[in-house]
Amino acid sequence: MAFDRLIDKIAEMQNPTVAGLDPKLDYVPEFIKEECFAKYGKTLEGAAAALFEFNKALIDALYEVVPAIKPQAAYYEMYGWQGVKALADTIAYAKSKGMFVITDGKRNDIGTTMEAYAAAHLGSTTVAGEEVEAFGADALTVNGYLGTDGIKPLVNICKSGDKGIFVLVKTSNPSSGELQDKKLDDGTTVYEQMGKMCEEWGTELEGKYGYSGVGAVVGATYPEQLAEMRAKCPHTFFLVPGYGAQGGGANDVKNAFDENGLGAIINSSRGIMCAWKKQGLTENDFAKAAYNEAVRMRDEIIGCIGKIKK
Ligand SMILES: O=c1ccn([C@@H]2O[C@H](COP(=O)(O)O)[C@@H](O)[C@H]2O)c(=O)[nH]1
Repeated sequence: MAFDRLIDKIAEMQNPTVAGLDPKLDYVPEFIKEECFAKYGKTLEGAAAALFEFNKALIDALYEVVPAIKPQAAYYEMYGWQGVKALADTIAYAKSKGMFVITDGKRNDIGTTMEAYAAAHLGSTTVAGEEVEAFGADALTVNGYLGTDGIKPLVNICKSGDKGIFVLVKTSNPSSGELQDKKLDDGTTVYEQMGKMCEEWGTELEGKYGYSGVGAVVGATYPEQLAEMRAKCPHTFFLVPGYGAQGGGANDVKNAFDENGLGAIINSSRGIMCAWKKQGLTENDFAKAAYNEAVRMRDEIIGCIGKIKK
């Protein structure tokens, strides 16, 4: 199971965190942009080259201490196909460094279209009889609100291809409660029901640590709901965004973990990418600052949850 591989890396590094790579051009230091614009012009190609150089430097700084990256597809798509190529190149580079890759795409559609998304991001595409990997991430974020037929194609690929998915359950944004906190007829909330569906979808995918290949996204900005869902979804591995830039801290995320310190991975994107701004460094030292912040985040969380045991 893909999340067994992720858990092994988390335990080996004693670090249950993932670095989000959401590289808006504004975050990329001037010296990288100048170099790329000189080579490719002030074009989408130049912008995408700058994103990739930025990501490469971050990955080089982080791969020995952070087990995973989470590129958010939107920040690549905004730079056209050139940006999407930078996403593919970033995934390949992170994998070459042994990192686990979670593409944050939040895909959702009817079953047949989900088959295409599953092939694109996690599986392979058939070209003239040959199987070719398109993006090749280890896991993908998805929206489960279209129901089982939208999720099944992904579950099938997770089973055959050692991949995982994270289904949106309780998102970190301020208005997530407008729909997700609504009570259903049986008195449970919509997010609780979605968590229950994750447990059901994951039954055929249980890994050696008790967590299935169907994970859930639960935000650090809702610590009570994190604790509630940890108790109600014992086989569902959590991806927890909202730490750092959105205000979540180690105390807010500690309830995402089980008694062995397993069961969750905490994301920080802007907090790591833009760490130099808070460390009194210049943007030229962005990679060093990202490393410092990743280590600080790891130590803060481990300080709260204790040693991770398998
Ligand atoms: O509920 C959710 C689901 C996804 N995200 C994504 O995580 C990162 C958070 O970035 P920060 O800079 O650390 O705030 C970003 O890619 C979001 O799209 C989320 O925040 N909340």
